[in-house]
Amino acid sequence: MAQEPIAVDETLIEAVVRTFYARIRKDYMLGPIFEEHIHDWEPHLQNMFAFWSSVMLHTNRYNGRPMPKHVVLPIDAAHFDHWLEIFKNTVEELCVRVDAELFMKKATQIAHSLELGLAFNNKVLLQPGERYIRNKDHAL
Ligand code: HEM
Repeated sequence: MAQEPIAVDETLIEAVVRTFYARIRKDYMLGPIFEEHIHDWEPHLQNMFAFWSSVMLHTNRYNGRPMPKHVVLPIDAAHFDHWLEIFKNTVEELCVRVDAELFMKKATQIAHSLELGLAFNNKVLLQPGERYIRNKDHAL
């Protein structure tokens, strides 16, 4: 029988965020980048609850600016793909399918816009469908 959708709420968002960042912190590729920038994790997690609450529930609880925080990081398409893979595994484990799909749709859109901004900040104007890959034909 098909799974029934359940409404996303703050409790589910908190579980997704806590599980996701626990995995990120242990990840070989992304863990060191986060640990270098985040020294006190609880405020970051609280900020991420507010962010996902605003994205998924339109609560306006988040009023930060993610772009400047990301354009300075040593990341490219491979990091975004890996971030999305860990996020996908997390939401597929914790949410019913429709909710997992909605989380993924939003995460994929935001990751894409962060990648465009990151490329632009590194003087690369990505064409539609093009990915930002460092050390290929783009300068670091
Ligand atoms: C390669 C992928 C990513 C890496 C390595 C990364 C890394 C980071 C780091 C290190 C911070 C903390 C920055 C600081 O406080 O100095 C941060 C903040 C944040 N990230 Fe990411 N991130 C990635 C992708 C994403 C994606 C895909 C999203 C959204 C779907 C996202 C949303 C945010 C938000 C909302 C903040 C908080 C910004 C603020 O209000 O200060 N990140 N990220």
